[in-house]
Amino acid sequence: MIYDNPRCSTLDSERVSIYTRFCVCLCGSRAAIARCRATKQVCSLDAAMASATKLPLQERVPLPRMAWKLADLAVLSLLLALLARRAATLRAAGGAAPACTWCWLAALVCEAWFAVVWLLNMNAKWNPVRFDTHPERLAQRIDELPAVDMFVTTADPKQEPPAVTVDTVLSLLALDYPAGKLACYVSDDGCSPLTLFALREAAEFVKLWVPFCRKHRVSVRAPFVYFSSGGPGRGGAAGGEFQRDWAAMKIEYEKLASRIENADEESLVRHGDGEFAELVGADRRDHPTIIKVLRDNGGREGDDGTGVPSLVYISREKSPRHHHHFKAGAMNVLTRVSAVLTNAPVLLNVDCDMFANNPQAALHAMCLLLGVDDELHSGFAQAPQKFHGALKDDPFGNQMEVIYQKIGFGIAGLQGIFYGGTGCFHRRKVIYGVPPPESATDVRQPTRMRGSPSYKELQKMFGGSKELIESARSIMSGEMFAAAAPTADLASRIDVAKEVSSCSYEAGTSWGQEVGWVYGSMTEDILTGQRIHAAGWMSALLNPDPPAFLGGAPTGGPASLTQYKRWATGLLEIVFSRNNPVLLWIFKRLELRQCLGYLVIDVWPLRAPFELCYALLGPYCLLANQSFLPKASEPGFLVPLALFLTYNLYNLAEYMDCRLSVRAWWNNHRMQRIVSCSAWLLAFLTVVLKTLGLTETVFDVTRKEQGAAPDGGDGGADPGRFTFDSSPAFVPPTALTILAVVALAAGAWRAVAGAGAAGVVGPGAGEFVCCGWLVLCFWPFVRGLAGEGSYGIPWSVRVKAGLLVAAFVHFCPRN
Ligand SMILES: O=c1ccn([C@@H]2O[C@H](COP(=O)(O)OP(=O)(O)O[C@H]3O[C@H](CO)[C@@H](O)[C@H](O)[C@H]3O)[C@@H](O)[C@H]2O)c(=O)[nH]1
Ligand SMILES: [Mn+2]
Repeated sequence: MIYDNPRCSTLDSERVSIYTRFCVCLCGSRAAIARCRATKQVCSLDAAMASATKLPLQERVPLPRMAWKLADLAVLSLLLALLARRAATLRAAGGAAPACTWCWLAALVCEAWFAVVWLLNMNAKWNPVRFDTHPERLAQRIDELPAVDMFVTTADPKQEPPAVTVDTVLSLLALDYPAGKLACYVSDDGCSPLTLFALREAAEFVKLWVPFCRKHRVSVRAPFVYFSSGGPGRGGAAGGEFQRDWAAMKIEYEKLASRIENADEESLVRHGDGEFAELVGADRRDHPTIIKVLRDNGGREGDDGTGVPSLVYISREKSPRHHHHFKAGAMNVLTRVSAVLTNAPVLLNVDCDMFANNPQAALHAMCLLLGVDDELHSGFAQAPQKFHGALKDDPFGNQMEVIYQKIGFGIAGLQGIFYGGTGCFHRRKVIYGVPPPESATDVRQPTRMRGSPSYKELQKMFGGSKELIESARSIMSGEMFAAAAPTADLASRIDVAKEVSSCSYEAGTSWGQEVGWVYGSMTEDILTGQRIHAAGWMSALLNPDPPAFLGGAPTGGPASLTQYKRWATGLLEIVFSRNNPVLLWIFKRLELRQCLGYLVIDVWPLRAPFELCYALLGPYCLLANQSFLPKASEPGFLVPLALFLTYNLYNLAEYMDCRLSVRAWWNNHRMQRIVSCSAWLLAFLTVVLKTLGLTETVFDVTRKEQGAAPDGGDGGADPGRFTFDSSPAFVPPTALTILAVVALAAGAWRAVAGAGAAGVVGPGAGEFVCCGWLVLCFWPFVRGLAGEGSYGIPWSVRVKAGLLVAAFVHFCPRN
């Protein structure tokens, strides 16, 4: 990468020293540098250093999209034409409509809603930008780089195997960044001795792994991924030494993996010299805080850049008398514990299955956080969620590639990309609720946040711990570059760390409101990001090549729908709360277009009732011998026809533009229809019930698989095929499938038998196409009705769906 220009051969002594420090820190040993110098391949870094002070660390590049804007407008005009015609027809018909008036009215309402959704999307995509980052230009500022506290959350050793978490942790510990400035904190809501054991083993293994990665400049530093992606041909300096090191490392890794795999709780109690005793048999919903310092770096870089960052394990206190706020609660404990231990000004957080895929991820992020004249622009730097070993053609529609490339880059051009819960670098002071500099006098900011708060105010915000208040004070007044002084001995602060992680610590403070991750939604990431943007901060999109982080996407029907349901539930909780984006726009500093951008996803669950209603119109008309669309013979028919074609072509073109297949487009299109009437619909009902005080919402953790080829989550042989279980989410789509088939049959019979008043009132081509399209979209359910095992729809679901269809058919008027 940086040693790529053979034209350059001389270095003056000062440059050599900077350059050497940089390489030692980032790339490997002094021997490696000697090699670089011997081969004279040093120029682009050299040149970059010479003018490093002048060159920007990042560039914000607007992306042209003229043709797309025209296409956006074309679809919009067709939508408006459809609405206008419909309104005109309804008016002309007056009270005595020949057609089914309420069908037309319902269609009008739904289509108006679709137009609103289209407008929201247009706004989000209108002005996309890309951020280019230049980490090599940080070379002169290595000593100034801020420390980074890295957070990993895990919650359940069964759904999230410790081996997966360990892989993620190792990839973070081996990042190209000064080791003394990194500390990794793992939160274990599962309070699992197996997770602790795995991390303890990893803390030993990392002593070999980090020097190996630095020495050979390994490209992917999650060992499982690295060793399962081929032989030693990849990612290292050439030569026999590398081959030998690689083979030795692989054996060490396999030993580690088998120790983790074979560990069981009983043997841990027997052999764990008491260390695991606190965890074994502990009730994960009721236990005191457990904190273990697994490695203490002590701020040392180590000789030749081989230092290894600190690693701390935390299982926060739990008690049935307190609400734990799921991941947001865990993040807040991590924030406080790290504050009293290392207090880094930058926080990185990843889910336990999201390994660092680009060893320079942190350096790229620093370009975004530091490379701005005005820190207002870099409240946080978020990498898009991308997936490792993802199934071909995205059969479950959850890889979000197009959403990120179109909406993600688009929003990045407004106030900035949304916080996505993982792969994000935050400034600690932003998390603490500090507003951006120029708004310090803004009346819309809470008084406590303006100027420098007093001790009493800090106590009210951050809680009673003196150490925490002191650390928060230094962060809130500090400059980014001023790295916090490392604590000499982490183990000596354990008592303070335990104090700030107790269940009752947050009572009466601002944690979960104005400070830290915000409570009140299952989708805490969007909610927390909204609060940061509403304070006036902007955010940056971290999109280096190769991608900064990779994680796992759930596979199989049940896991995918569960995840969608949780997101949708959380989003609707946001819409119904005082933190909804419209209120944040009116009363805080959320920009209007950013507010509309947030609405694109916040309204996901609200789309369910409209889409369900529209989907029912086709079958209803076929059964009741009615129509809700113009006849094929009428000129008005051209409008919905053109809209149908243009809209689908537009979407297909987006997939092509992102270099995805036609199949991927179709899979996503139909998954959206399925998700809408299952996960989103259920989320809608759940939140309505919650609002009425009838239920509680819970965070169902997504199952993670280790390895590149997930097995479908249900042990099936065909990982891309839709699987089912008896969850209520499957009832509405099953019912819709059966209904569409029944309606098509009834409509065809009537057409053939010539029953009903031909032509004038009854259904035409439009209604048939709608029903046929529905069957195509729900094809996985048609197969599910014929399938067996996990590929078949369980009988309980079929019976419920059948009853719903019977009721619908029964209440359809017969004409
Ligand atoms: O009580 C809990 C529940 C979850 N988690 C952790 O939260 C993370 C995300 O959970 P996961 O089941 O993987 O959810 P996903 O749907 O894959 O995650 C997306 O959606 C979540 C919001 O719903 C965000 O928090 C995540 O960052 C985002 O990646 C995982 O590391 C969990 O271990 C906890 O720490 N405590
Ligand atoms: Mn996840």
